[in-house]
Amino acid sequence: MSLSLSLSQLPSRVRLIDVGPRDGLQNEKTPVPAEVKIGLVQRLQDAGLQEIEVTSFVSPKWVPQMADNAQVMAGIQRQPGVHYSVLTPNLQGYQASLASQPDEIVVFGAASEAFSQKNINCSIAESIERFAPVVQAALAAGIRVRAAMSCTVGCPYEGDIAPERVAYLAGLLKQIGVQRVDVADTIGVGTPRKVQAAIEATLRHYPIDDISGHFHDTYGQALSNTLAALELGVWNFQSSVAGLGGCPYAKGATGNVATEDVVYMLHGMGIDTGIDLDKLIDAGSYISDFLGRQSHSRVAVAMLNRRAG
Ligand SMILES: CC(C)(COP(=O)([O-])OP(=O)([O-])OC[C@H]1O[C@@H](n2cnc3c(N)ncnc32)[C@H](O)[C@@H]1OP(=O)([O-])[O-])[C@@H](O)C(=O)NCCC(=O)NCCSC(=O)C[C@@](C)(O)CC(=O)[O-]
Repeated sequence: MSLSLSLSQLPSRVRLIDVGPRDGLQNEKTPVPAEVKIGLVQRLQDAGLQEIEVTSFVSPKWVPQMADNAQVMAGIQRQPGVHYSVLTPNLQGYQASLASQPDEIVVFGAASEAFSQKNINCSIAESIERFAPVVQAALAAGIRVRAAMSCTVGCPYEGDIAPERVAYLAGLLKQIGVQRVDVADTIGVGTPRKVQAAIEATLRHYPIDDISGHFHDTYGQALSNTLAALELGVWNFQSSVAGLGGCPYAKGATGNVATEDVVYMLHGMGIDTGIDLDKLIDAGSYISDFLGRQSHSRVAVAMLNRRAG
């Protein structure tokens, strides 16, 4: 197949879910005040993000940075057309989230047994038992349900993860009624063909429209993996403004691919995102300034240098 033919088959539009306020900030050592998180959500929606993962209703002993979940959800100024999601690992978290009226809840499992134990303190089979009543309750309440599948390519404790294990998890999630799934490369070890294999495994149970890519950039592969996923027809991706983040239970893993970098690549390829890159860069500067460090987005750094120059 010629390159021009394969590019012409890429999706013409991509939907990005910015996970910066949740995945991005959950691992920060110093507390980030609720009003700063609220300010970040505001700037992301002003930039045109239509889906924002705001916070998680998890144990504050496990992830102290998300202890202000209800306060953040209460403080955001909701904009019509924007969907706000939250992580809920169990019924306790789901029930706690209800007052915040999330548009979507996210259960989070792993293709790796060891990661499941470290992250949510139970086996994969037990996690499905915990998720099932959450999914049932959310669907009955008219709340959308997504699942994150961690370690679909590699695991910090088990090493390489075979696509069959991704297919197994995706099948279990489908059985309990989860509507769409994220194929996550939690520690960023994936390369294009491996990520494609994980997506193909997921395709055994979910259609392409219900699969999103969630690629951490630890090894600098996330944009290549995004392109590899696009080649398969994936058009939903998670990314994190300023490349914030990392999972507290995946030591050494850095943030998600920076939203700015994904938007720059997509716009350069003529793929629409509905996002204003300049405003997105301002959102990234806002949180990077608060954290007192340079953005991890190469595009943001380059464009800010150009603005200054
Ligand atoms: C899942 C649990 C709660 C199990 O934790 P557990 O200790 O097994 O839970 P438990 O049911 O035995 O309860 C123990 C205590 O936790 C409390 N508890 C129980 N549930 C909740 C809740 N929902 N909210 C608040 N508190 C809760 C419960 O009330 C009790 O409190 P105590 O009586 O000791 O005072 C725990 O392991 C946990 O909170 N884990 C969080 C892990 C996490 O947030 N990880 C990061 C998100 S995942 C991620 O980043 C990856 C992703 C999604 O981005 C994709 C990727 O890149 O891979």
